[in-house]
Amino acid sequence: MRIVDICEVTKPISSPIRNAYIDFSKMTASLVAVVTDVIRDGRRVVGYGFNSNGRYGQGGLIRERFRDRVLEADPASLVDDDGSNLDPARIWSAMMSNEKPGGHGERSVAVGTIDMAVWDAVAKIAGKPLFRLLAEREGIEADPRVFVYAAGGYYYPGKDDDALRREMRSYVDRGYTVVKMKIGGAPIDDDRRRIEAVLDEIGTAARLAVDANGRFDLETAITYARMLRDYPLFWYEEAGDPLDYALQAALSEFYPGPMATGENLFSHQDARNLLRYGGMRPDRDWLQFDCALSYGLVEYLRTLDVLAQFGWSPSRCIPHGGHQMSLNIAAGLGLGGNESYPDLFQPYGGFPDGVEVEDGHIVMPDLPGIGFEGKAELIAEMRQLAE
Ligand SMILES: O=C([O-])CC(=O)C(=O)O
Ligand SMILES: [Mg+2]
Repeated sequence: MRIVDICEVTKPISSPIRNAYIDFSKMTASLVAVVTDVIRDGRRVVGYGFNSNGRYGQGGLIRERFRDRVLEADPASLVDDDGSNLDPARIWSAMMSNEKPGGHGERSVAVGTIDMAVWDAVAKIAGKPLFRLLAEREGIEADPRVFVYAAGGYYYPGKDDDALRREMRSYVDRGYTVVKMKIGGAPIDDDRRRIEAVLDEIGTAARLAVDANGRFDLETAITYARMLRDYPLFWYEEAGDPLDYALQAALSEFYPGPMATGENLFSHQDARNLLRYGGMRPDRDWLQFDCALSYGLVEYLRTLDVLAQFGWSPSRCIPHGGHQMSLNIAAGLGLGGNESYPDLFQPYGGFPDGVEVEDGHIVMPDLPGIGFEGKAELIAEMRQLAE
């Protein structure tokens, strides 16, 4: 059993939206195929992966370093002890050979993207959904019903409060019970007006989370906290720079409600620093580490170990990114749910065809692997790469 090729193509996922930090007019994503020599149901097993929005495609790093390290490794060193499947942790170690510690940045995205494809292949070789494979490995019961919330509420040219209301209404109409909008990209009085418009629109049918995308300095984060705490928000997300743990810790003195952060922390060491120094509260706050951006599930398992050491339940994790990989981790390992972008970043994000949101939850279908084969438009694009 061996990996015979790793293919990458960088695809546009651009749109005219903007958050408080970036616009998405030139956003791209890497699509990766891990091609094996294993045949299942008369078909060669190919695992697929892609990186989440917010970081760009990683074709350069994948082609210059990580692909070749896997292909040049002794195939026997990349399989599990009885040789019956690929071993994601051993493949991860091969990818990360000759990489110094620290500075977790773009390479974590390159590795996370390949790692997603490896896990897809592993679950397909095992002939089961990834979430069931993960639950079995941990000796726990999978729960295919996963909480999902609708992320959107971006700024874009010409979008007024009515358009924002219509967007949020459409998420509620599609079964979501939590919706998220951007803040920090407009003056605070405008953001207050936008928040009040959305709260008026959704009433008691849903709750609202707000996301500042790391825009604020401490003073602005506190000014916003004082405004936001007037409202019953689901969470206040990424107020300050993702690595400014002291800011996050100070903010908890001004904001008693739930806060969320972590989508721009890309390693278990960074996650540990957040829990050590960020003043995050395990009874109410949320952790948003996204394996696709942060060295993949092999590393995310280490992050979950760190959480356990600090007394945090995996149910406090609702990852960033809106992809099926995190849905599988949520269903298999008991995370609190997953993000969803109902109208953005297609065809990569979202659910298999026919999966509907009901009362803020979806139910995972029993598809082998991550389940990309259940999403016609996505798998068509994937198969162009490697089949
Ligand atoms: O706008 C973005 O970069 C995405 C984001 O923060 C989120 O999904 O929470
Ligand atoms: Mg965010």
